[in-house]
Amino acid sequence: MMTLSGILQNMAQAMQVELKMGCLDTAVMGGFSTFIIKCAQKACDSCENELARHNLTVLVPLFREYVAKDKEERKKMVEYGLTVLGQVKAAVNAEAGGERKEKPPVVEQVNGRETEKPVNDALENQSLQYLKNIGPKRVRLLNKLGIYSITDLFYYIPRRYEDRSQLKPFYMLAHGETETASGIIVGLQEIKPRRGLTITKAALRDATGIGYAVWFNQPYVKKQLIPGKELIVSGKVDKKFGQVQITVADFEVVDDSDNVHVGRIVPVYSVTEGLPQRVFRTIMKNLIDSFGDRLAEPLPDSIRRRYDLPSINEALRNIHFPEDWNCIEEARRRLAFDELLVLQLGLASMKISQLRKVRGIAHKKHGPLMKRFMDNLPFPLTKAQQRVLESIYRDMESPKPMNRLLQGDVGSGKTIVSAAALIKTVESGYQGVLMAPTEILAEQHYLGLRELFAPLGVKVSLLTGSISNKEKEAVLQDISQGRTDIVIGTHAVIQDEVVFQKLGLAITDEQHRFGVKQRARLQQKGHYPDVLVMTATPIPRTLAMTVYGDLDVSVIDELPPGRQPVKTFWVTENKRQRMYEFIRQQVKEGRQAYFVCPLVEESDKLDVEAAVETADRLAQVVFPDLRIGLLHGRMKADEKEQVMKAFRDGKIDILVATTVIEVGVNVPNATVMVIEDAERFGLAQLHQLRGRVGRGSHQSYCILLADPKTDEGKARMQIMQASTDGFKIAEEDLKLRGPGDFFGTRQSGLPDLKIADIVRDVKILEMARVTSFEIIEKDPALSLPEHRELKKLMVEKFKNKYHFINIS
Ligand SMILES: Nc1ncnc2c1ncn2[C@@H]1O[C@H](COP(=O)(O)OP(=O)(O)OP(=O)(O)O)[C@@H](O)[C@H]1O
Repeated sequence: MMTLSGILQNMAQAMQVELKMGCLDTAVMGGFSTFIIKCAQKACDSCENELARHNLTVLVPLFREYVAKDKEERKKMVEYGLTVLGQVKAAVNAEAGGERKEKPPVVEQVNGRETEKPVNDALENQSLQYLKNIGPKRVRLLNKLGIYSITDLFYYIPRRYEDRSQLKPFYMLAHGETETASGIIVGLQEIKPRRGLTITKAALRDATGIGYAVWFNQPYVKKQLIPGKELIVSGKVDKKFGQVQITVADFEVVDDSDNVHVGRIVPVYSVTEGLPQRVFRTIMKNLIDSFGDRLAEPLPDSIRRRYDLPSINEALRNIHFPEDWNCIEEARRRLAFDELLVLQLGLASMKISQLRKVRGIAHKKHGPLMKRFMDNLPFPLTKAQQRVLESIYRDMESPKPMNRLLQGDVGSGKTIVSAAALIKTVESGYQGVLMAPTEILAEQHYLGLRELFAPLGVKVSLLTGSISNKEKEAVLQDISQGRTDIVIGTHAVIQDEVVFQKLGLAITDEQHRFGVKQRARLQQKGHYPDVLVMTATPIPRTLAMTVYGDLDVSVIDELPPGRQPVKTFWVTENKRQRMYEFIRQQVKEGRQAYFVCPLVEESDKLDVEAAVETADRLAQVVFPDLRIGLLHGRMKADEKEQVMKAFRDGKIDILVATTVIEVGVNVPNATVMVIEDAERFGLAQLHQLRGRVGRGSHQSYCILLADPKTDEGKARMQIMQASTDGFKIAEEDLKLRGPGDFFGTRQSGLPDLKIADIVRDVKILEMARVTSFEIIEKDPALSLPEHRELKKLMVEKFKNKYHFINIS
């Protein structure tokens, strides 16, 4: 077998031949580079010196690219290769002679100059196989966990930790608990009480006596259990007849090196079959020991100092092998900051580049149409509505495209704000579009806005999936020829066949029901129209910052005057009769009620059945004397509209409905909202449903019929009783359910967060947001050397996501 120095010698010779010959022809070049690569890989296998090995790995990608380059560049590559090889040889020789004084530098060539090379540059695309203990089989298993590179491995964060740092004497171990103890191996026994069962048992002695460690069906551990050596074991304790026995979950034979599996706080990873915890942990320990102090620092010093964050090397070391619990928290804080910063940087740079690049529509200052619209309003605007509108007008008058999120709690009066913005676009000679998530809501907006706009001569059209083909044809014609000023509709408005003559403003209501993609499609119906996104579901600030980081945010934080907070009662089944009496009383006083049926998860059909049944029962048994209506998603559009109209006109006393009424429905005379089996709904949804009442000046009530079995269910009912503040409720919801569920199955189109938790890490998120804007303002292309690593992380994170959120 060829020795390491022989391999290196061969490599050097090959390179020198190449240099001498100037440039070999193409056929030879392929073989030449393959030879160098093979040598480098072979040398890696037999090279003990970590740094020399690392330098060798630099040569592999270099020679992979070799063939593709021109003559001059190839020459430079070979010269550079020889330098690297020189470093490798020096390192190997120094080690062999036992006189190594200092680590050979890890080299890279930047613009023809050699510089100290941070490890993650050279290793990030490097095969995992170069690490100790990893062969092709383990590479495949690591790939299964989403680990493809050494960087991925560094950032594979433990799922949890176990404290195995407290070594107790045997006599203090508690029966039934998982504990850690240590002792000298004084005896070893293998027992086979029956076929298929092998028990390995080691007797351990500590200062207080003897304890036993047992392993079931792991005969191979025997080899490591050498009498006389100290062993640390961790596992479940059994105390019987004064004898202590530990069923070993993890163990370590103590030698001079650091403990990995016991005697410390140990990391526990999500692993996969074939790659046990111990093996994974050992791989990680080797990685950290070999390269854990040489990762390039992505954060500029000034930022690190400002927020008192540990270095990346320290953070990664501590997140995997912490000395104590405090350093885990510190490390997590640092890594969460990086993750959120990269996310915010991506969003900020998109936003800024969009603003710089694009010239949108500069709407005109107010004219007579706006004045007439304002004069005709049925009520004065609240201060919050005025403030929000000023921001919207400012954005619309500027040639930069508006990209604004309008948040307002249920019933806060967003519709009128959108109406004013639509009037502004019409007055400037453009068309406007408002996209709503449901037909009922689209129709309601259509009716409401038509009433406001008709006296002003502004033409409004409705476009939903269920209008007849003939009608649709006419509406499409009106839109494309500019006869219609405002289009209101469902997602039908983003179909290809809808062509605007001159779209100036695109509004989406209830954004979270649409994906980011739909928002983008709506915007593409014009040439950089202004965009307003309205959301009634209160989105906690933290989440809005993350999900809508590329939008400006306005909040209507005031309800119209005269509103009384909805009184909410959580009642159980035994109060049902009293509840019916209460509803009857309200109806007698001229009010109306909603009755929302239990949510039958995953089944629209069962949902409908439940509603039909409830309506029948109420009409025939409970309130035969009252007028009961029924509304559900499977009814035809015109049937739905008839029912809504009847309810709006006061011709129905009690409207039984599925959750189709959840968003936006506005009937101010309705004062009671009954929600059956309320525990099945999420908090945000309950708040939305409750928002259907309390929209007029009468005192309104929300009755939650629920018998929750879980603590979480009970907590939700209590929160609903205690608060009517949508933002507070949404924060609580996020805490209870976690952000994953907040958007349900809908994709937000943003990169996943692996370390940060946007509920827990609000403060870090804010820090990251401020910092990201500072960085982007100073260095929009992230081209300064201090931002080099950050840029790489950002590009990596957003690489497959750009098309989702880049709405330009
Ligand atoms: N400034 C105001 N003064 C009095 N009433 C108002 C004012 N603004 C809006 N309203 C009325 O308040 C009710 C709720 O308004 P709107 O439907 O716009 O709420 P919203 O913000 O869209 O709420 P949701 O998201 O729950 O549908 C409507 O009846 C509307 O006419």
